[in-house]
Parts: sequence; structure tokens; C-alpha cells
Amino acid sequence: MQQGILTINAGSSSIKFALFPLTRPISPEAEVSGQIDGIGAEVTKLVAKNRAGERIADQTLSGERVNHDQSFDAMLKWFTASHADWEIVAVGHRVVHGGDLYSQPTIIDSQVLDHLTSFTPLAPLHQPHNVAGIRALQALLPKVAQVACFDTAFHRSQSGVAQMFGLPRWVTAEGVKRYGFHGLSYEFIARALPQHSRRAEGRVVVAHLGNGASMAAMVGRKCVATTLGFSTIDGLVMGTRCGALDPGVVLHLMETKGLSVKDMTKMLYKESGLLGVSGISQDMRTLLSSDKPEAQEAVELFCYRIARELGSLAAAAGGLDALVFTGGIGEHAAEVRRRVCLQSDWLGIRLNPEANARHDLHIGAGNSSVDVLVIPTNEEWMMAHHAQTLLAL
Ligand SMILES: Nc1ncnc2c1ncn2[C@@H]1O[C@H](COP(=O)(O)OP(=O)(O)O)[C@@H](O)[C@H]1O
Ligand SMILES: CC(=O)OP(=O)(O)O
Ligand SMILES: [Mg+2]
Repeated sequence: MQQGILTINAGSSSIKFALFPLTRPISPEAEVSGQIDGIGAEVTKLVAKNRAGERIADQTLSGERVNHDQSFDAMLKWFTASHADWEIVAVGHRVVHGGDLYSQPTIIDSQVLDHLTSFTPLAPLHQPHNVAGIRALQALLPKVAQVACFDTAFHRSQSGVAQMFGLPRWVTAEGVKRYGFHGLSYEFIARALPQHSRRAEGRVVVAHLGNGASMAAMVGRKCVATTLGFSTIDGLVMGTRCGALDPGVVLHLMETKGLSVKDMTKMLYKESGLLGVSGISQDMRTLLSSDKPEAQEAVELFCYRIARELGSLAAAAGGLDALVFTGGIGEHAAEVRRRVCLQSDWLGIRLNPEANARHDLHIGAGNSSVDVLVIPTNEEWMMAHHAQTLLAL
């Protein structure tokens, strides 16, 4: 029997999983990786690929508007049937919120699970699914250690001021502050960067541009500022989330349109961002290939907000030595990178257009005063690595 570490990344509409053979160190390529997509939508699909990138699963789940529990069931059923000859020795879970309590990967016991459950109000669209994933895996593999890896952990190095809102002190004391997310992705990039840039220890901004998107500034590979704040809707315009918003807008809509907290939550998390602005899609590929003015405007706003935040993060870091693009859009959308870099030429950023079109690792021109890189992120590997290290496997 082969031994392996399983990783689970349960998001608001998808569950990603990967299996890494237990080797020292863990190899970056998973034996199998896959996801269930479109949870709660009209069509929910399970897809998986093997190490060679070949599709080994492509199925539509039966039932109407399949929920998270049904998706976990389907995923675990498929996984156990197709990988019966594997012994799972640890499970790593991406947990979006670690609150003030957790700044390191942590072995999950009943007390930890109670704490994680209590953070649900801090991340209502992510945390319940993370907790459900832990419970599902505990039920399937009761003897196997489960490790929580926190999205917020990487950002705990921010100064007190960087984490503070201009709100009354008692509100801050209750934990209403800027936590930051996508920490596993940033941590992966921070680890990988020295292999690729001599400026890794300097002032670096990483743009994690996926369906959820954020940016973080690092100095000495430690976070000093980030665009996501208290919740997962701050900062950049995302697939369906609005990004930074004047709080007066929320008050105005509630007052004049009679919208409830539930209505506002739906609008800000699910109906805004690229989808809301374009009225067409949350998918960057669809928008880039559309000639509709609304689609163009959504892409323009997306890039404009990144360029604006880049200036702000460079200010927080005291300058800029390197800029890294990652995440589905950051890794694959050359046009988005081109626009962001063009708007940021005042920072000394110059792009090599051919290298950018090829999605090369180094896409900066020879005369760029900033290193510009594209580094594929690997949150799954980061979790497997944490589980191995913490459990001394
Ligand atoms: N070739 C591509 N060109 C442009 N955008 C892409 C490409 N491939 C993926 N994307 C975009 O990446 C986004 C999803 O990123 P990803 O990091 O996978 O998201 P998630 O937050 O779900 O992990 C989508 O908006 C998708 O359109
Ligand atoms: C925290 C967050 O936005 O996560 P995701 O990008 O997975 O939705
Ligand atoms: Mg993601």
C-alpha cells in the first residue's frame, strides 16, 4: 500500500482535493488532483486528473442543486473507490479563518474544531464549508490526523496599525480588524521566490488573481500589508465580490431600497465583481473574448483596481523590487498582466511583451527596474508540506 497525504480546499462553490505520495520532501506534483465545481448551481461536476495531467474523472453529479454535504459524499465515494490501494496518513485542510488564535498550522482536536466553528461569523461563505470538510474526513478516516492550514496565518506579521480600521477601540478589541486571506498561496510564493529572484528578500508585491483575488506586500518575505481585510469582499474586484466599497453605499442601499443584511450579503458576495459589472460572466476568459462594452469595462475596472492597489502596497513596503503574478488569472491572462504593468510604469515596471505572451517565469524587460514574474501557486502542496512537517511524517 502506498502512503499519501490528502488535501482538501473547500470554497464557497467548489471543493478541491489532491493526493500527494508521502516522500521527503513532498513532490510538487500531486498523484491525483481534482475538484467538484458548481456546488449549488444548475450543474455540479466532479473532475480529476492524474500526475500526467490525464482526465481520470469527469462526471456530472445527479440531483438538483447539489449542496456541499452531497458534494463531499460524492467526492469521498469516488476517491475511496478509485484509490483503495492508498493509505492516507494525514489530511491537510485549508481553513479560511484562524481568528486571533491560530497563526500556525494546527492539529485538529475537538477543542480546535469548536474554535474554528466559532469563527463562522468572520467568514460566513467559507468557514462553514471548511468545518464541514473536516467533519466529513474525520468520519471517513477517524484514526488519521487532520491538520488545519490557515489563510489568515501568513498575514499575522502585519503591524498593529496595518491591521487596524479607523473604528472605535472597542470594535477593534472585539476582533474587527484586517486579517487578510489567500495566505497559503502567499506562503508558497514566498518560499519559491528565492529560487527565481535575487530580490526575493526585498520589497515584493504578489498579486493572487483567481476567482477570489487579493494582493500582498512582503518585506523579507513577511507580509506587511494586504488588500483583503476583515472579510473576503475587500480590496480588488473579484469574480462575484465587489472589493473595496465606501461603507456609505451599504447604508444608502439598506436605507433607500429597504435591503436586508441577507440581501446585501448576496449582492456584495455573489452578484457583484466581474459578474455584476459585466452582467455577462464572472469568468475572465469569457470577458476577455467578448467585444461587449460591459465586458470590456469589467476587465478595465479589474486591472485599474490592481494598479491602484499596487501603488498603495508599494507605499506600505517603502518601494518595489519585484512584482509576482499568480492564481488562475495571474498565471494565464497575459492581457491582464499587460494592462496592469502599463498602468504601473511610473514604478519603473517594463514588460517584455513576448515573454508575457508566453507566460514565461520572468516577464520583465531588460530595462525594468522591478523584477516581474509569473509563478504558478500551489496551495495544495503547501498544505501537504505543513501536514508532513507538523506530524513529522
Ligand atoms: N487561460 C486563461 N485566461 C484568462 N483567464 C483564465 C485562464 N484560465 C483561468 N482563468 C481565470 O482564472 C479564474 C479562476 O482562477 P482560480 O485561481 O482557478 O480560482 P479559484 O479562486 O477558484 O481557485 C477565472 O476567472 C478564470 O477565468
Ligand atoms: C479567501 C478567498 O477569497 O478564497 P477563494 O479565493 O478561494 O474564494
Ligand atoms: Mg483560489
